[in-house]
Amino acid sequence: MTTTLKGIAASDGIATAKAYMLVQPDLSFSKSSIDDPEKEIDRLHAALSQSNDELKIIREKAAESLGEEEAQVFDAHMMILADPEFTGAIESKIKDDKENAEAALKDVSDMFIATFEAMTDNAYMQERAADVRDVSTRVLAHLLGVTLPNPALINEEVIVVAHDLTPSDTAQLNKKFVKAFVTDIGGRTAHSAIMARSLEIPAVVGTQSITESVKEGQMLGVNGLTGEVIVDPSDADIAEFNKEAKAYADQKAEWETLKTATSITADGKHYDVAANIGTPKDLDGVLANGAEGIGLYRTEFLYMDSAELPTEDDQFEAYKKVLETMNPKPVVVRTMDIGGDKHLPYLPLPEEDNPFLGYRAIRISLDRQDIFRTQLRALLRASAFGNLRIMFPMIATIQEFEAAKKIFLEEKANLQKDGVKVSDDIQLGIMIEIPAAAVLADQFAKHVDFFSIGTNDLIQYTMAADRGNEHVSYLYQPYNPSILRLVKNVIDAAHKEGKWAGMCGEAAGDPIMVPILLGMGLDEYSMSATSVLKIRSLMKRLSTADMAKMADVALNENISNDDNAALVKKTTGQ
Ligand SMILES: C=C(OP(=O)(O)O)C(=O)O
Ligand SMILES: [Mg+2]
Repeated sequence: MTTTLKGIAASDGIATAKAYMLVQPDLSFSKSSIDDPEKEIDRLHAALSQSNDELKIIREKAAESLGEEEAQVFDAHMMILADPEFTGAIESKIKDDKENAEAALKDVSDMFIATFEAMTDNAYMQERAADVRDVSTRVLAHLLGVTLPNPALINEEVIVVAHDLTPSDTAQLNKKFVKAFVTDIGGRTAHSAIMARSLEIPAVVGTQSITESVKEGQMLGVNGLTGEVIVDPSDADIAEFNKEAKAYADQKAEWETLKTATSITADGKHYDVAANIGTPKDLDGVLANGAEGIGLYRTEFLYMDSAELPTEDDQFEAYKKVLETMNPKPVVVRTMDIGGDKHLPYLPLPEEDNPFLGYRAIRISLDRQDIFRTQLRALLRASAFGNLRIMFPMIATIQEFEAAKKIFLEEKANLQKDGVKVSDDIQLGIMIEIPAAAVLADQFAKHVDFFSIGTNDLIQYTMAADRGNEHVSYLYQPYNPSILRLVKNVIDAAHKEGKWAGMCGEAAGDPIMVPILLGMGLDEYSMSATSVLKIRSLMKRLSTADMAKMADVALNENISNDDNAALVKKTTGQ
C-alpha cells in the first residue's frame, strides 16, 4: 500500500529504487551452560569460517569501490579471525567453563577490547579495540544465524534506509548503486547529510518512521528537494517523480553554463564562492562545479577514514594534493574537528552526557599536542605547494587561538631549522561557531587573519537546539534575527580590522540566506560543491544595494525566522 512520509530535505535530487535496509539486526542472546563442548566448538568454527568468507568478499568490493587503503581495515579483521590467541581463548571458555559459543565469544572479545583500550601509551594497540568489536559482531551474527547489512556489498540500484547513518556509514556508500538515502532521525546539518550533498546522493532525513514503514526490497520514491518519501509508489507517482527528476536535471544543465564564470552580482560586485570538502576525492566535484577556492577542508575525515592515526607523511600527501590541485586558488584547511558526532574508533574519547558541549575539536588538539603538532607539520610542509590558510575549529576564547598559534609558530620554526621549505604567507583564522566568539568578534579580529562562520554549530549553540535532532528542528532557525545579528557583528568586526569574513556552515549555500549575507557584506561563501553553481546563478540576479536594504529590515524590523524567509522570497522572487 502506498504511504507518504515527510522528512527533512537534506540533499538535492530525486530517485526511485528498491529499499536496502541498513538496519542492525537483533543480536541479543542468553548465556547458557552447555554439555557438548565439541558441538559448540564446531558451531564456533563454522561461524568463524563464514565470517572469513564474507570478509574476503567485502574486502574485494571495498577495494573496487572505495580504494585499496580503505579496504585494508578488513585485512585487520581477517587477521583477528585467524589469530590463535583469540580463537583459542574462546575455545577454552567453551571447554573449561561450559559456556555457549555466543557467551564465550562475548567474554573473550570484551577482555581483548578492555586490554587494548587500556594501552593508553600505545595508540596502535588501542586502535585494535575497534577491530575486535567489529569482528566479534560479525561472528556473533553468524552464530545467531542473522545477516548483518554490508553497505560495501551493494551491487544494484537501491535506496538505503537506516535509522541513522554515521559519517563512516555514509563514506562507504557507492554512488553508482546508492541512488538516495532516507533515515528516521537527523537534521540537514548532520554530517551524514553534509556528506550526502558532497557525494551528490539525494537524501531525506528525520522521517521518524521510515525503518518501520518500509521492508527490504520494497519500491521507494525519494525527493531530496522537498523531503517527500513515497513507499510503494503507484505508476502515476513514479511518472511524477520522473517528471520532477527531469525538471531538476534541466535546471542543473542551465547552471552548468556558469561553470567557468566568476561570481558577480547584478551591480558588478565579486564574491568568492568556494566549496567545502572532506577528502581529496571531493576535488572532482569542486572542479566540476567551478568553485573559486576551498573554504573548508574538514580534515577529520582523513582521521576517520583511516584505521589508525594518519602519519605526518599520509597527511602531507593529502594536503599537498588539495593545495596543488587548487593552486593558486586559496584552500582553507581546518584542523581536526573530532568529537560531537565524529568519532575515531581508535581514539576512545570519554563517555559524555553532552558530546557537542564536550571534549572536541581544538579542545582535543590543545590537549593531545602530539596529534596536533603532527597535523601542523604536515600542513606546513604542504604549504609550499599552494595557497594555504589554516583555520582552528570550536574556538571559544582568544587564549585558545593564541595557544594554537604558538604551537603553529614553534613547528614552523622547527621545520625551517631543518631546512624544510614552508610558505611565509599562511593566514591563520578561526571558525566562528561558538556564540562567545561571535559576541567578542571585535577583539578576536585584532588577533586573527580571517573568520569563517560555522552556522551549523553557531545556530545550535545560540538556539540551544541540537543540529541533528528532528524534534527540535523547528528551533533551528538560520534566519532568526538573533543569528543574523551575530553574523553581522562578525562581518563588521572583521572589516573594521581590515580582515575578511566568510561562512562555511550550510547556510552559506542556502538560497534564502545568501541574499541577506550579500546585504550584510559577507566576503566569502563556502558550501557543498553541488550548491556552487546554484548560488552563482542566484548572485548574478541580485543587487547588493537592494540586498543591504532588505538585510536592514531582516535585522532590525522583523522578529522571526519565518518573516525573514518570506521577506527574502518576496524581494528576490524565489
Ligand atoms: C562548518 C561547520 O563545521 P562542522 O559542520 O564540521 O561542525 C559548522 O559548524 O558550521
Ligand atoms: Mg562546526
